[in-house]
Amino acid sequence: MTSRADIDVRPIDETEFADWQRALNTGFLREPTLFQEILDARRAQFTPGRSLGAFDGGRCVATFRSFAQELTVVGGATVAADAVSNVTVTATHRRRGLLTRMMTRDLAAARERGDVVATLIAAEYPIYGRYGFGPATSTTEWTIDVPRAGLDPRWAGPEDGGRVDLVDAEDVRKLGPDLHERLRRAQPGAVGRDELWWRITTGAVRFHPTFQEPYYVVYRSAGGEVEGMAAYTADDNWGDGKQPLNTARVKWLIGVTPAAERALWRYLCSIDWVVRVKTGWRAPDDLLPHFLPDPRAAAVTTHADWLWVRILDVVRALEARTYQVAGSLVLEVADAGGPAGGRYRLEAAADGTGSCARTAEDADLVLDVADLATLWLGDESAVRLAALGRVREERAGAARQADALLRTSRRPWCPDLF
Ligand SMILES: CC(=O)SCCNC(=O)CCNC(=O)[C@H](O)C(C)(C)COP(=O)(O)OP(=O)(O)OC[C@H]1O[C@@H](n2cnc3c(N)ncnc32)[C@H](O)[C@@H]1OP(=O)(O)O
Repeated sequence: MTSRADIDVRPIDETEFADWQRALNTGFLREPTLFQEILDARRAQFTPGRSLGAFDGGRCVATFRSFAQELTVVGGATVAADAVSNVTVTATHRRRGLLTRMMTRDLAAARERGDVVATLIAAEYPIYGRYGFGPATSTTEWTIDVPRAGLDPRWAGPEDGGRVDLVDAEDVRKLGPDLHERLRRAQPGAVGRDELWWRITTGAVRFHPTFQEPYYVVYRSAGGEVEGMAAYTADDNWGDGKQPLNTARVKWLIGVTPAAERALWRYLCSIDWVVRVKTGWRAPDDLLPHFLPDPRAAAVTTHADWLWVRILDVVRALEARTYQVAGSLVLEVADAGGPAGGRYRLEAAADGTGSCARTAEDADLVLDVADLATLWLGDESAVRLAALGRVREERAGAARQADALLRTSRRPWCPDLF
């Protein structure tokens, strides 16, 4: 077997893209065959210097890609994020440190560029904590048992003067980006989408060998403004006794007002033949169940961590967000060999803004950089982490105070998988 030192980890060039893509397919257990149309489409994501590969005897055996991303924080500002994706190590080369080599290289470059955080969606929970990432948002998927929802089987359209219309892929590409921009600027945990995202989701470019064209539906308010949009597919399932048993699967649903969300969910639950709606990955505190007369009809089928964050610059991360109450806290952050270690004083002013600086004062709370990421967007409680032994109080009551400062009335949510 090749020694570790002989395996070259480096940025790929464009001529190596096909080999890299084949390794990516293999690592993600997808068909290794490369279809020219898909390869050409995926080339659009190639950024020189940020697609890394590991090569053994001229064959690509590991892949890693990062790209520039904007992440919305509490209060609506955005920070520059190093988004990590396409991480694979071929089974023949696993557990020999290749991921560690690629990650170390990428995070050093991100720090050098001045990115505030790195982000990713973890395939498996145990992989990324060792690199300082912590789960910062969660997601929930519900399955709605439509006949139990208690909705009136007659007309189910909006009663607020708004309307719901089916539209085509081209309308989605035209109307979707502005709508999503409204959503993500107000939603802590959300990330930016580029034009390619809209082309992929509407099948204008093929990223996978199969693509089932969804139905697209738009909600407009009484004033005619586009406030919501959803994409869904349906299967063709009939039971005994000539009973329709169809399931609608929501690919994505964006609503910038509760009225839009309500109208879209009610529409999805009123399509004839559909007895089950799979909601896709939603915010853990989504309003959805309560749009149904019987919220128990929406049963949680998945609840899990979603966006993982690695804080690279504690001062800028804590200054970017806003705070619920005024107060101050000294945090001792452990980051073995990483850039974020040290003691910091966070001062939150009455207007919600925060300032942060390194300090030599006594610490109130001691925690790992991964746990700071878990608290940063307000999704987790410092009191809970203290009970788990992951946060240590050096001053009695500091964890409760951290919760008062950091937690938010609505939970952060990242609607995207990247
Ligand atoms: C953002 C994304 O793209 S998420 C997608 C991640 N990719 C996948 O899940 C595809 C399938 N899995 C893989 O390709 C690989 O197993 C990877 C990328 C997860 C790990 O790559 P490897 O090169 O094996 O990791 P590496 O050898 O650097 O491991 C570093 C440490 O993490 C541990 N580790 C790595 N993967 C896992 C895992 N899946 N579960 C538990 N521990 C893990 C290793 O045991 C090692 O621990 P140690 O330092 O205590 O010995």
